[in-house]
Amino acid sequence: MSDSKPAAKLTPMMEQYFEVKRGLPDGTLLLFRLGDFFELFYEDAVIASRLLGLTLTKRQDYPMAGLPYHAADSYITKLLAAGRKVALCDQSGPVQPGKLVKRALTRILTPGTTLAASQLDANRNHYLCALSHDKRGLHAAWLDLSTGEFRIASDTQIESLLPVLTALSPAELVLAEGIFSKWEAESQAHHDAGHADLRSLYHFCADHTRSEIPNYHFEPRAGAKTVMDTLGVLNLEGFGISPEHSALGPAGALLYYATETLRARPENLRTLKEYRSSGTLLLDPATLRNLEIFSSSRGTREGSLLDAINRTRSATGARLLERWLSAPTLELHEIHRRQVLVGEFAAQPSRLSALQDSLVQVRDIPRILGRLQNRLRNPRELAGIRDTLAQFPKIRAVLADWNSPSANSSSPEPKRLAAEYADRIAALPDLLALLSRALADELPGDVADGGMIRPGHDAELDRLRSLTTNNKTWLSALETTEQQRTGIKSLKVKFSNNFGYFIEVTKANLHLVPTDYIRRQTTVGGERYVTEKLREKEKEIFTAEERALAREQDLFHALVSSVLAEADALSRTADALAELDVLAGWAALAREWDYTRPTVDDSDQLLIEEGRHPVVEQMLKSPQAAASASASSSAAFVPNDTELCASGAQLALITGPNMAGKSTYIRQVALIALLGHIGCWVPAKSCRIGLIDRIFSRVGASDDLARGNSTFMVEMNETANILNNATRRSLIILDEIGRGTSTYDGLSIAWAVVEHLHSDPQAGPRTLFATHYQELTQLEKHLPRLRNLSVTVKEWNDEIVFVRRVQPGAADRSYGIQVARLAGLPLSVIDRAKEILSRLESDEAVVALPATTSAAAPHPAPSSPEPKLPPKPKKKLTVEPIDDPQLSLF
Ligand SMILES: Nc1ncnc2c1ncn2[C@@H]1O[C@H](COP(=O)(O)OP(=O)(O)OP(=O)(O)O)[C@@H](O)[C@H]1O
Repeated sequence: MSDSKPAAKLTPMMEQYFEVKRGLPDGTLLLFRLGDFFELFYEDAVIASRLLGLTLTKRQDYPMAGLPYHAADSYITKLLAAGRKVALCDQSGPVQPGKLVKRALTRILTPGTTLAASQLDANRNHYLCALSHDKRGLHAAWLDLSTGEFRIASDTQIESLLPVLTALSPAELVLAEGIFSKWEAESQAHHDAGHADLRSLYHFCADHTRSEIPNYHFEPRAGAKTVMDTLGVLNLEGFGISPEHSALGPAGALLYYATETLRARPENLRTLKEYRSSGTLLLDPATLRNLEIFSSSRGTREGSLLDAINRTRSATGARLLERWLSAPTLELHEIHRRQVLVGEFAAQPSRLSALQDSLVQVRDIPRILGRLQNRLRNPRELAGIRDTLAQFPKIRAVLADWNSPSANSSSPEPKRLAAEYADRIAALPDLLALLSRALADELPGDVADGGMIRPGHDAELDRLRSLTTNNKTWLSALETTEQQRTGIKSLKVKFSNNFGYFIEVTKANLHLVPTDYIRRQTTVGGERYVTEKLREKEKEIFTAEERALAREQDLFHALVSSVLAEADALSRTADALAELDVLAGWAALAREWDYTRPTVDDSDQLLIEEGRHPVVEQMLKSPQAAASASASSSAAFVPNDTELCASGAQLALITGPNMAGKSTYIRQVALIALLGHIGCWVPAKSCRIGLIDRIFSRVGASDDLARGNSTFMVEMNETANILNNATRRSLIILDEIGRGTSTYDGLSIAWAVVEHLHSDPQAGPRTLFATHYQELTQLEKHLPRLRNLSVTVKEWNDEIVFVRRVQPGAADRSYGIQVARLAGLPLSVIDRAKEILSRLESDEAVVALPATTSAAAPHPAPSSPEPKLPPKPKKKLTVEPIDDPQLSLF
């Protein structure tokens, strides 16, 4: 069934429907307002009934499905979550009997442009992102319409821009028509390393909801003009952006798309900022995933780094934390500023908790403003502004207080950064007074319902309301008066939506009805009447109600204007509060988990004394972990030291038994380094971090079968990316490189990777390399910047006890069989494995098959009943330096 207009003659209403439908982008579901319902027709009805479980009905001969107007929000949320676009066509004129109601398209909701609170995760940013790619590189613009944050970026290297875009996790991408298929075709046609960037770009797009618009909307000059018009500026110099910036193309496309969907220009955009990859620590997509930065490997927030360091009390704070974590800064000044604030907050715990208690009361100002500015006006949100404003004086006071002596010190305190924040919190007492005076205690969810203005705020409104009240009093008195006048005891004055007010008389009393009663309707039990006076009063009531509602709506819009007049001050305050929230949260975290302030500088060091894994440490202390901990296992996290230096101890090779803690250790180093760059304190006794440009990781086995990549292929892709892009300023963590293939191939690859990372004679990326290939430990003697580390275990009666201590030197063996026993492998298998191992370790070249196995074997190999052992690499591998700078394997 297509949505094209059917041949049969249409009703005027359906003509109206098709007129709107024709103007919509393909695939948009049209919700068409009919009275108390939004209706969907034709194909839309079929799709919506399937996605929402709505009943599919028929109107004439076409399908139709409806959803109640008042519950539309939750249905729309589901449609957006299913990646659908939804157009709302509402009634725009009065409903008059017998006449076609005027209707207009009010907005198109798409996953990236929705503004309603119910359709947004309060704690997450919600980006719409446009991309283009040409010979100058990748160009991107992203916009959170709900808060007004708007950025552009351009980079010659796709790989430098893609990390931040992945971290932003846009809700929707806007692309030029046909470009996605082009990228798809190119990335499928070329499997070589030269096209790796384009393949990543294609995969990134494939993972997100996409919308395509004509290519000409991406034209940079037109884009610059659209941006200037939308921001209301004559040039972009004030934002430090060249009018030739290539990302102005996608920026213009974004604004075009946003305007189309909102059916109006976005009104809450004030600035445009440029993002520069060179100013941030880049975390490529694999690293974000491997280090479980934003979500755990199970896909949940719980278990992620973000969750472990989030102590924010407001949604704006939570979103800022996410932004800081997606683009950790390389500006030392900014890092130090945040660290100092964390220290100041942590030093005064009672003031800290007073500050945090006030922050809980702070509502989501940027999103409320975004909705008010973009015509989504809910009375309850003005109350949100009012309640937030009420917190401002308290917050200012507690911040200003930071300069006065704290409880445990009598000496005058130096000027604190925290106190300077007091001036960034707007006062706005007049606005607070106005909202407190004007808004009713109980507020409706919809302006159309009325009842949002408090009595006493406006004399005219009070007068109109009293008219209604007086007339209603007259009405209730009417029943008694008429009962007395007519002698009909059962006479009632009633109201119905269809007839308005009327007098009801039962059949038995009809003979008592006076002559001035005008009969309106006969019912089963009697008759309904009106009188001239009743009609008059009814009219007065309706007019007064209508006028009161209109007056109230005018007053409400005036309140909105008063709030919007202060939008800049409110936004600036909201920014300051979000920062305070993140930093105060980190101070609380630092106190709770004993974090320390790291020294972040531009050295090439990474020194950590007694470092801990921020997530595992908290998990081990969680009530669930305590409940499941066996008597022998200790719940405390064992801290470990790290010493890396690009020009000194550059490469740490970590060996040790399975389960010993190698992966945990190398991840903890990367996470501590990352925390250092966002300005957070770190879980360690002391720490020094020389700025890092990128963190790379290759850990764990994950496959990508859906995209036709095997586990080994993913591993090698990630390794290739590291080797091609790491610099002397990078940090690399590698976990068991080469594990996904045969022992020799794997060992050879791991070996060559180590050599490559160490190939620069002066310095190389700081690297932690965890491996089970004991052979690699010999490299320490020949590669001057390589250090062997091992994670210790204690052996006791053929059992092992994990000590979790990382110490210098190589591990002697891997205890795999003991760990397998801990994992519950049958004892017979364990015993047999030990037997095979002892053969492998001896000089025997044959392993005897047990009698049962060979006897039971259906087709024993006649010529060779006992398998030959493979040649043992272990004893034959030695490393010998030769003149060649590379090393050889003999
Ligand atoms: N420092 C530590 N303190 C306390 N517990 C730890 C520590 N390090 C690791 N663990 C615990 O030990 C478990 C195993 O650690 P991890 O996965 O790092 O071992 P591994 O050496 O990488 O093992 P494999 O070689 O088998 O991959 C972790 O799940 C963690 O709970």
